[in-house]
Amino acid sequence: MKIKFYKYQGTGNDFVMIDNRQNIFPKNNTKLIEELCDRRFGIGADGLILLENDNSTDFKMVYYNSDGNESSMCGNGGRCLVAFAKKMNVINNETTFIATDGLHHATIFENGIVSLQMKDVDQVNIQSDYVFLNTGSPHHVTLVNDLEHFDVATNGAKIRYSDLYGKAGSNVNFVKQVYENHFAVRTYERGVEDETLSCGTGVTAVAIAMNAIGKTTANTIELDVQGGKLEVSFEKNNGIYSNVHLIGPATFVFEGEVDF
Ligand SMILES: N[C@@H](CCC[C@H](N)C(=O)O)C(=O)O
Repeated sequence: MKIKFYKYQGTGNDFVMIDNRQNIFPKNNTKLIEELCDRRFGIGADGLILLENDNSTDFKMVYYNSDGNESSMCGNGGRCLVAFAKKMNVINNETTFIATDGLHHATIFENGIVSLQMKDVDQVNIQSDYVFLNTGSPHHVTLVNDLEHFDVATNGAKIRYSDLYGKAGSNVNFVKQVYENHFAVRTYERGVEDETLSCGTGVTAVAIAMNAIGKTTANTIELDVQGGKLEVSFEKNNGIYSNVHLIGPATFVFEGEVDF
């Protein structure tokens, strides 16, 4: 069987996109998804995303990590899927879609930048040496001294597989403050089981965590990731973070056809 795919990336977090509005994709074939995401034997990506029909919104997002398993929300993937939905003529420049963590509104600006509204955050677990919160996916956030030379893969895996997070695990973000409203972030992603060049729910978690522990009073925060720059903005009322937006590029890379 032949299936058409489209490759996208958002600050280096890359995805295989498939238009599954006709229900053609074998969704339970974990091995196939893993193979399509494989960087040597497949197309190569951090994840695979299906664009599906939804009765009450513009479309549905179904997200799989590169290990082949369906997972929770992907912020960069959501932004790329919005760009893909526009390419497929499903939407124009404004959309509302459904993902595993609920409704998302998004806007595509004239320069191609995509702003994606993320879920509200009402629980931020602040510990002495880390912060844990869920921005659609679970995130451990910790400040480190030498981010440039930090071994993200080894230290991220240690925390991801620690007793702290049990079988479900967590994504792990290592952070350095650059200026009052500006942070550098490197992320270990569960389901990829390695450092990725960027993580959208991860930088969203970092922006909120840094505000929650008083490292910044800003509500528009710049984030440098390995694959580029992102921005996160939010409102904070009585400890609840709402109107959270993840803003950055979402770029089409190439398209092709796979035979399986
Ligand atoms: N890259 C994503 C996060 C994808 C989900 C994550 N790997 C998980 O399983 O929790 C993003 O941009 O948010």
